[in-house]
Amino acid sequence: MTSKNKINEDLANERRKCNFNIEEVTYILDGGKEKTLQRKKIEDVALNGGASVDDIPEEYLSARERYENAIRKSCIYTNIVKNEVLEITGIENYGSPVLRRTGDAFFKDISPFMLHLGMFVPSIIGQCTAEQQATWLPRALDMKIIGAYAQTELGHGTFIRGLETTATYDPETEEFVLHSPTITSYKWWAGGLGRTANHCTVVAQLYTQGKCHGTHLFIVQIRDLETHMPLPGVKVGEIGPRMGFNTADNGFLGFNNYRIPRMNMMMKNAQVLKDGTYVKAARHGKLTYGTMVFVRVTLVGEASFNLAKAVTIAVRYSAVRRQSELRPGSIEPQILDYPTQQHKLFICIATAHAFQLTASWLWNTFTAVQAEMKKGNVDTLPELHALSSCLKALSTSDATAYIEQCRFACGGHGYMLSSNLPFLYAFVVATRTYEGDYTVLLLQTARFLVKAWEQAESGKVVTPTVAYLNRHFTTNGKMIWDNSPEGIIRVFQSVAAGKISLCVRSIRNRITSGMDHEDAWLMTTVQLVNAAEAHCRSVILHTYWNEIVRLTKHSSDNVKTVLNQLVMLYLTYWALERTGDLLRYSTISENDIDLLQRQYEELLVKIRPNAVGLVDAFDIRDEILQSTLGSYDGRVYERLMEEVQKNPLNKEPVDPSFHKYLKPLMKSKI
Ligand SMILES: CCCCC/C=C\C/C=C\C/C=C\C=C\C(=O)SCCNC(=O)CCNC(=O)[C@H](O)C(C)(C)COP(=O)(O)OP(=O)(O)OC[C@H]1O[C@@H](n2cnc3c(N)ncnc32)[C@H](O)[C@@H]1OP(=O)(O)O
Ligand SMILES: Cc1cc2nc3c(=O)[nH]c(=O)nc-3n(C[C@H](O)[C@H](O)[C@H](O)COP(=O)(O)OP(=O)(O)OC[C@H]3O[C@@H](n4cnc5c(N)ncnc54)[C@H](O)[C@@H]3O)c2cc1C
Repeated sequence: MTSKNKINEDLANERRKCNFNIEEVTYILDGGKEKTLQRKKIEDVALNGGASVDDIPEEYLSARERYENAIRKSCIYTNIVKNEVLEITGIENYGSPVLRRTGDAFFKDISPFMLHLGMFVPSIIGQCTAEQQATWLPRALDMKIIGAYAQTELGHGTFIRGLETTATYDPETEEFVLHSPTITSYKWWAGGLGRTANHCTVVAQLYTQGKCHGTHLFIVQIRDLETHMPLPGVKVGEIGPRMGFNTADNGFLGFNNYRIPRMNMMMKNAQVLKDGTYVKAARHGKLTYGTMVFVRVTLVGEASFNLAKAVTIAVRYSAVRRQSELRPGSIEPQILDYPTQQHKLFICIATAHAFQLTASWLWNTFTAVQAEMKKGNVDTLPELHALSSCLKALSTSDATAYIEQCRFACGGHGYMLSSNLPFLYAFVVATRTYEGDYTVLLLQTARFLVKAWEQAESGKVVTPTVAYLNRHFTTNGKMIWDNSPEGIIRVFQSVAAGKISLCVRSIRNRITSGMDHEDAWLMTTVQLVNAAEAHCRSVILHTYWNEIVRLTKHSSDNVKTVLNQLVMLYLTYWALERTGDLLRYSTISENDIDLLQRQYEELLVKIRPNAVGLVDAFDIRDEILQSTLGSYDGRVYERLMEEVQKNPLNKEPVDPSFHKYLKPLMKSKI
């Protein structure tokens, strides 16, 4: 073995200690052996060309060079996908999470094509008629047209009904006239819009026959397909440097009475006829928000995957890194041996599992609701909206906090861009805001919860994810504390029910004392966010536990044991995090809390020998991890030194600035 492929001895020892079958866990996380094998096949085909490697790491490039490099790599990757990967997986895998994640090997930051596949194509699939899809979809999938999703404006992101861009129908020419009447009506933020896209989905207020019908979606060509020049009446550009997403050319866009054909309105849910007659969406008023719901659902899996990357890096590094001494003269321990380090990291492993299993469950719920809607039944949409809103909010918020925790766990080296942890953080922290801000989405869930509470109060049976509310009205007093998984979940549901109940009481009291409903709601929003968070926690705990029980039924004993330890760690961690709530809404005692603490510390000890095995089970290839600290071989220090050689500042022994500025300064007199 050369030193280049030698595995770090500490890491090798960790792998010898691991007592469970790693592949078995990988299969569970991927959703089955076949899925793992297909993922590996895709990765082999897509990554074996080594196209991902940049001679100069992208962080050393100027803004222009970075963008051009990102486009170059996006084209290489797209060609590999079109010509090689889809050959074996089929076209239906074009937008699959596996391909999105494999693409991470090509970009530390973001591909400028991400929004094309992430939102432009889904908006065509979800919002266009079959006839419109036949016109647009093949061209979009073949990259003959490249799109963005332009909804947010300079003045409005959250409040979609407040968007100002107008689309006014002209029956004379059978066209819509797009216009940006104010500076705040300029589209702002859309990924891929600034330099890359030649088309985009535009969300605008629809006017026809002198009446406004609210926001609708339109497909708009913004650049010439040959010259890429913006078309007359279109003003488009890049919005400038950001915390992350710097290769995504997020853009601005304005229209000056710009005309598009009538059939460019996405007409699956509402139509404008040739004469200008508006035909209303028959089934549900919010179906035009469907692309956002789809992306929110996929973001739970994204949160899990990016957290899995961060904790893989941090756990492997913590096995390699030795620091301090426990007793005078003793060998320095691996930092992974410190219980405080285990406390930082094992919850991240468990959370990645919890989110991955919840993401799969949510995806199944989403497809079931879609199937119902195809049959004309929209009854399950409110529950899906409430679920996808809170799960998106919590998974992205927790993943952000835990990725930062992984970075802290890597000390100074975690601050290096080459660790990849700062990029992961900058990417994931944005997910807390985009596709619906954290607070705003939890308040959407709260609306649903208050309604469900009122239904349960009046004796009606409520939908499955809030069924615990029915129990709330049949049991008296605090929930009996019970330290079993089911018991902890029941108590978390009681906490949620108790908090929703307090919100309802606050709103009612405020109304009784003279406030109107809007003000009473507004004054209660701090509590409402808190209640929605508690509800969502209970959903995640419940789903994670149920899925582990279901998926490990036929697993080997050691896999069952280690996955059980992790889910117990998760339940215990959150019980300890929320002792205030448990004291308020259950019969838990001081003694029970002491027991929980002990149980938690014992779980850290039990999981410790399998920690590296558990992150290996995420099975994330080095090319995708892109980290000096987290590679499979653990050559941390060698990789940090190799990376230094790529630093353009080290190319010459003396920097030109020495002669230009430093030397004159040194020679000058005070
Ligand atoms: C290929 C793989 C891809 C992987 C993915 C990887 C990466 C991610 C891809 C892209 C990310 C990068 C870019 C991000 C893009 C964006 O950010 S696009 C812009 C997203 N913008 C938002 O999310 C805006 C958030 N705001 C809203 O959603 C709404 O304005 C809000 C819901 C807050 C309020 O809407 P409003 O019309 O004012 O409604 P009300 O609050 O009055 O509610 C009325 C009733 O309607 C119900 N409702 C609201 N939304 C929905 C919905 N989506 N579905 C179903 N029902 C909905 C609401 O609950 C109310 O019902 P009740 O009256 O209470 O019964
Ligand atoms: C990296 C990135 C990529 C993006 N990509 C796209 C894209 O491709 N296409 C696109 O259309 N958009 C995109 N966006 C925009 C994104 O969807 C919005 O920024 C997001 O929905 C939040 O809206 P906002 O910026 O208007 O925030 P605001 O709504 O102004 O929020 C500011 C603060 O006000 C609070 N607030 C707002 N309303 C309420 C309320 N009703 N109750 C209580 N609190 C409230 C929020 O909680 C927040 O704290 C992107 C954003 C980012 C950061």
